Amino acid sequence: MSKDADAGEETDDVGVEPAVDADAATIADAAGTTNAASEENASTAPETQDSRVEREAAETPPDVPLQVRNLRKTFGGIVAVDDVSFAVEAGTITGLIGPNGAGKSTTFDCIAGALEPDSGSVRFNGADVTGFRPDQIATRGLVRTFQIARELPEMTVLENLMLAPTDQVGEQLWRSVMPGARGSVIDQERELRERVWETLEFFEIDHLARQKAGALSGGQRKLLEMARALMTDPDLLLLDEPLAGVNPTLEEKLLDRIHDLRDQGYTFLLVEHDMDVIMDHCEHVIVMHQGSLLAEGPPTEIRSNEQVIDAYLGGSSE
Ligand SMILES: Nc1ncnc2c1ncn2[C@@H]1O[C@H](COP(=O)(O)OP(=O)(O)OP(=O)(O)O)[C@@H](O)[C@H]1O
Repeated sequence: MSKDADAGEETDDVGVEPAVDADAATIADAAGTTNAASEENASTAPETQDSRVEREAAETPPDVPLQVRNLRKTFGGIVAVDDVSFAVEAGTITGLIGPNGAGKSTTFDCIAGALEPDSGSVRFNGADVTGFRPDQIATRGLVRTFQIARELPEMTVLENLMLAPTDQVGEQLWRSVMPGARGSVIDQERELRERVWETLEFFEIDHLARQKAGALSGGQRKLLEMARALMTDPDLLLLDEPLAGVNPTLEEKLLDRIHDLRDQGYTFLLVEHDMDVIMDHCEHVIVMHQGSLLAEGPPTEIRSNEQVIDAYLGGSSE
């Protein structure tokens, strides 16, 4: 299940190799400050598709899979997301927080393809995926948990996992299940089954394999949702309030699994209202307020940031 062996190979499908000379690129640069230079180039000479791909690859540090640049989304007169730029570093748990109505869900929707931004861009593993459909984005390895088809309540937990990759199959999984399309259908099914059991055991829900998904508790359903997401072999998971309605025992289990997966090379961006969870479990925190990016940094900095304290305590709900 480890992602380490895959690191750096995920750009194949877009024909983009990670930039080699990206040491100097900071996360902030990745999120936007290189934009001005590239726009300047673009305005002085017409850009071919090849040069655009080359430029985008050069702007994409290999350790920064997700880059959101100057994102804007309005609903009529409401500016839900206003010129937001940030980047998510590979192998991290990054938190996206903000008071109610700050624009977190809209940002998630724009990243995952549920909404098309008015302007700005979303780049994933070196490719511009702005405006792509959710399934196209998921196939590239960026999956939002609730965007995985909800569990099928009349089917067993095992069946739910067997079906997950056929909904939104990840290339890596097909490569492992169908290496060069060799082997019989029986072999392929056996390999898929093995992977399903491995995933069930990892989330410690193997004892529930024969139970109908509809009979699971809220917390067990969250574990199943994560397990289904993992079956699509993502690189980056967007988790929208993964702990909402989860009891403390399962909450601990879910957080442990997220840490295990992070250690294996998976990347997480999560929206979570529980500040203790964000501060204790995220390496990097992005704060939105009234549609804009208010602050970002390590939890210790965010915790003592006056603007952040004001945003939470001064007037805004929550
Ligand atoms: N479909 C929509 N139509 C109109 N306005 C919307 C729509 N979706 C979001 N908004 C508005 O956009 C703003 C940002 O909403 P969003 O749901 O993104 O915030 P949020 O930070 O996720 O909030 P919460 O923490 O309460 O879920 C809010 O003012 C909201 O009312």
